[in-house]
Amino acid sequence: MSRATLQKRPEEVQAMFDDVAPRYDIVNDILSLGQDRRWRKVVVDAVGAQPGESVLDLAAGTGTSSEPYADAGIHVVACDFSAGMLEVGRRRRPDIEFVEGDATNLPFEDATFDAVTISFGLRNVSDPHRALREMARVTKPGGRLVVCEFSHPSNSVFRTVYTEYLMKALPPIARKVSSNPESYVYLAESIRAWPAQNELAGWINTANWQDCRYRNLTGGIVAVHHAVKPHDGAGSTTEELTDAASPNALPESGPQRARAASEYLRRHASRRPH
Ligand SMILES: C[S@@+](CC[C@H](N)C(=O)[O-])C[C@H]1O[C@@H](n2cnc3c(N)ncnc32)[C@H](O)[C@@H]1O
Repeated sequence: MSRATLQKRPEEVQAMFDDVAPRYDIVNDILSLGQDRRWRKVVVDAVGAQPGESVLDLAAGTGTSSEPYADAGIHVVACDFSAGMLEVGRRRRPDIEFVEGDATNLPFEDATFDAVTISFGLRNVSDPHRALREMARVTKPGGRLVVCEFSHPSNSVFRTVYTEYLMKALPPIARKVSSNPESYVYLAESIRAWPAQNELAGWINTANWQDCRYRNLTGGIVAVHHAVKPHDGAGSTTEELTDAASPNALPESGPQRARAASEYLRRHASRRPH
């Protein structure tokens, strides 16, 4: 049984997902208490794919995150570097195009996709900055990025309870239901070490994306970040960040909050919410 460390060496991450592949989806459902279905729906809405568009679902694993697009008649490419996860995916959904590829060196031409999305994958990539730049490279100018990842609850009491769940309750449950319980120790550690919502938005804005906004789900256990690929190819680091759903992402008080709130209203008056 293999388990990755926080160094996230690609061969260790690959081997770990090869191991968990056969029971990956059922264990996910159990450990997230069924919340993952709701999170996935929010991601699909944020991507907002229209018929005729082409979507890349990166780190797609067994294709669970790709299915809703295929079901809606959207052309989706499910890309992952774990042969084990891809094998389960191809068996489950022979109608979906699965492609073996590394997020840090994508096997696609520039400007191929209208939207790129990655669910619970970026945290596992050895060089997430490079992966974000690669995602921008393969996206058409004006195209969208949606990143769904575990994050940090904004309420301190809830954060403490959740951290206890992650570090103490989750590993024994994983021992009962998973084929590779050690990998769930990695899951807990990698979630704790992952940057908070605003920091991740900063990473995205400096990786050739702009206008990054995020939305907290289940109190911030998960965050969904949305950004746009600029038409001139330049990223933006100047956008003030706002959260489409939760006022928790705004500064607590003062002129900064007022400015952020008016910026939020301006954006939402002119844009489709995600
Ligand atoms: C937790 S699974 C998520 C699968 C799917 N997106 C979902 O929502 O269920 C993470 C996936 O990321 C993949 N992954 C990690 N690093 C990768 C990389 N550098 N390139 C491609 N896939 C990667 C793993 O193989 C694994 O299938």
